[in-house]
Amino acid sequence: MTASPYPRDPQTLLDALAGRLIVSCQAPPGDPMRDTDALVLLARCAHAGGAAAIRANEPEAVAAIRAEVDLPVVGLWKDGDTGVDTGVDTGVYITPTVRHALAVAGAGADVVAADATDRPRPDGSAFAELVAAVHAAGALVMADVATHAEGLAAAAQGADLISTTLSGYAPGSPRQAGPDLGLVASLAAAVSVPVVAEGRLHTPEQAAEALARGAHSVVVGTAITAPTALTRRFAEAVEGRTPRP
Ligand SMILES: CC(=O)N[C@H](C=O)[C@@H](O)[C@H](O)[C@H](O)COP(=O)(O)O
Repeated sequence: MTASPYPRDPQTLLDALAGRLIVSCQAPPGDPMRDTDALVLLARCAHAGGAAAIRANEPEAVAAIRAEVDLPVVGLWKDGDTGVDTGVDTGVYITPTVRHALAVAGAGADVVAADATDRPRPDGSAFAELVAAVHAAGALVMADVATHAEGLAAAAQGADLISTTLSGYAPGSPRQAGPDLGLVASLAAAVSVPVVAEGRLHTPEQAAEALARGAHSVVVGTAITAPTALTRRFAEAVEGRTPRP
């Protein structure tokens, strides 16, 4: 593992993300971009374009990006069926257990992103246990939530940032075509930790609007780093089919 070039002082890291863009460099299983070297290239492009941090999936990609790109890394480990395409609730899959979280921290992530919905975790752990383990490993925790109540609970359990990542992908949250800016605004007004806008931010204008609604930072993935999904949207539109959100 390469040592992080960033001070692990939490406030310094949070300040570096204030009002800034985090680019999610991920690819789903079976996608041609699901290749560590390709993901590193995406992260380098994000850095060159002005991103303040990279969000990356799986310890191998986290470690490679940490080694090659001079930016903080928000790491996660997706394990299990995401249900993103089917809309079926498949349970917790973003950094589902303490073991996954410690592996991501051990790979060099400055921040570990993990599911903080109110669904049961496969190892039976409480979210607060995951937070304590990650803090002991020297990293911060980004709580990926779907609802306002989950955001409040995650803040109370020690999360350092709350992200709207799972709105539209977990029970209790509406699947919208665009970002859940209502959740961003309601959480920003209710918690003292930074709130991150994430999920279906399709345009620069939506990203700027999220900051205006109180977000500390914005995470953009598909609109920047997913050529297969972007091509599919255009192909579906020109073929007269309804593009997926
Ligand atoms: C729901 C889920 O599993 N979200 C994942 C979280 O890491 C990623 O697949 C998303 O790409 C990321 O949240 C950014 O969102 P968007 O690609 O919409 O800009």
